Formats: sequence, C-alpha cells, structure tokens
Amino acid sequence: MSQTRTMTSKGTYKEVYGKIDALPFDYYEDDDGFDTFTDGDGDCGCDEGVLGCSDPFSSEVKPRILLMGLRRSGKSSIQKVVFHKMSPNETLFLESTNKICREDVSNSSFVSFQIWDFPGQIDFFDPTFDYEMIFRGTGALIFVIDSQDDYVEALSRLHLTVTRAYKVNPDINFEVFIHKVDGLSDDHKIEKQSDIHKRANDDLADAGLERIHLSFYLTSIYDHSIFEAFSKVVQKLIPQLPTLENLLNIFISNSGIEKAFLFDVVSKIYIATDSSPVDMQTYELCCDMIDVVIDISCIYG
Ligand SMILES: Nc1nc2c(ncn2[C@@H]2O[C@H](COP(=O)(O)OP(=O)(O)OP(=O)(O)O)[C@@H](O)[C@H]2O)c(=O)[nH]1
Repeated sequence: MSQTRTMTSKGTYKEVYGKIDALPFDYYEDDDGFDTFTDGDGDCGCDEGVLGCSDPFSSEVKPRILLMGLRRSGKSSIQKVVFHKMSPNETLFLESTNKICREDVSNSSFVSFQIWDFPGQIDFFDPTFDYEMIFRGTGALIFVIDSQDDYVEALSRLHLTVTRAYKVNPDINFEVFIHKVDGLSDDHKIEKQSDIHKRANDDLADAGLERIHLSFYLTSIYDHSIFEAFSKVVQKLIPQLPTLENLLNIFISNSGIEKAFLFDVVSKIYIATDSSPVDMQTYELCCDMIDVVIDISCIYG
C-alpha cells in the first residue's frame, strides 16, 4: 500500500492516506491507489531513548479514537495541540483536512492508541465507505461541536453518526467535545452545555435509543480543558485503570501527598489519578511543573 509513515519528535506515528474514497474495503491491503505525503514538519525519526518506542512498527492492534465533527469545528487543532505541542495560535493557519489522517500515539505501554482525524466535509455514510470496518475497531468516538457557531447541523450529524456507530459497535464510548468555549462567559458555557446535552439526548430518546450514553466536555485549545477532556477519553480505554487508581490511593494515603496524577509526560494527559476529585488548578499546576522539569532538563541534559 502506498502510504507514508513518519514519526514526529513527540513520539507519535502518522500515516496519511491520500484518497478517502480509497480507504474502506481494501484498507489493510497493498494498493497503490493512495496518494501520500508526510506531515510536513520534517520531524521524522524516533528518539528511542527518550520516548521508549521499542517497536515502532509493531502490528499490534491499538484502540482507535475517531475525531469527527463538522468542518472547522477544531478537530485537527485538538490533535495538533495535544499530541504535537503546536501552540494554539498556530492552529489559525491549519489547512482544512481533506484526507483521513491516521496517527499512532505510542508514548508508553498505557498510552498506545490510534487517532483518526476525519475531514469535516466527507459523507462517510456514502455506500463506498466501509464505515462498519471503521466503527468495528473503534474504542472512542469524539464528536467535536463548535460552540461559537450555530450547532443545529452539528447536532443532527452527531445523531446520525452515533446511531450508525452504535448499531455496528455498541461498545464505543461516545464523547462530545463542546469546543471553542474560550469565547464564552461561564454562564454561557453552562447554558450551552445543558442545551446541547438536552437536545442530543432528546434526539436519541425520540429514536428509542436512550440507552446510548453520551459524555459531554467543555473544551478549548487555549487552556488545559482540552488536555483534561482527552485524559478522560483515554482513561476509559485503559483496562488497568482501576488498579492504577488503587495504587495511587495507597500512595497518597501513605505519603501524605494531597493529590497524585499519573502523567503521560509527552502529551500531558493524565492516565490515572487517585479517587479524590480533580481540581483543575492542581492539574494545571502539575502540567506547568512538567514543563519546568523538561525545560531544565533540556538546559542541563
Ligand atoms: N477560539 C478557538 N478557536 C479554535 C479552537 N480550536 C480550533 N480553533 C480554530 O478553529 C479553526 C478550525 O480548526 P481546524 O482544526 O482546522 O478544524 P477542523 O475541524 O480540523 O476542520 P476540517 O479539517 O475542515 O474538518 C482554526 O482557525 C482554529 O484556530 C478553540 O478551542 N478555540
């Protein structure tokens, strides 16, 4: 199969498929029908010692996280900011995604999954798309809604996506990111969240599908909310989570430490925490401390 696989300095692998209409049926087969390109950052090569990527081309099946939503809702920005450390302002210059972009995130034995970024404009329910294959191997479907835009169309697309996906694979975790909330006041945020929550659940109830559970998050790439939301999405895909939580509970009760997070240092998502509630300020402080440690280790390392 003609495809490009590159590794960025952040420990992520990326495969880009040229033509989305070539993806479905022969996805895993050799096929020269794919156009290819790299991620363009010229940032290839695996720094094995730092990132611990012992087997970069392992064929092991990883949980799949899909990023879906209307055009310009912010899907690629989320991926770039969380996994490529792109600064939020740089996302203003991102071009629209017109190809399904699949990326392996393999930072540690716990953080190992694939992200599939879908172009906003595709109709993946077109009969030529093998959406069954896509949903069958999916662990989480993140649907991004631009909260600064009118979200009527986004809600109907969300409903369509979720109902189709659920029929194929009822085990998918459905995660809705109410995104770009940086432009909203606190009251407005809560208002939008409850409105979107209500409308999305009403649509499901009308279709007799109230058993489908949607989780909602208020997110923005301009603060830590996107990292926190992604942390929660990833945690649901980690089978060892209860054990990790228990270990952290034991750790804080024996050490007198107030709060413990187990971080993926590369992305700054936390893969587990003890069972006391997460206070956003503590999480932000820990993220900043990680940055300080990395900066200092760069100076002296
Ligand atoms: N204010 C604000 N703008 C954001 C946020 N996230 C993304 N954006 C902006 O939204 C615009 C679209 O972002 P993209 O990431 O290209 O959107 P996309 O969903 O990948 O778009 P397609 O590739 O066309 O499907 C960019 O100008 C981003 O800077 C956010 O949290 N807040």
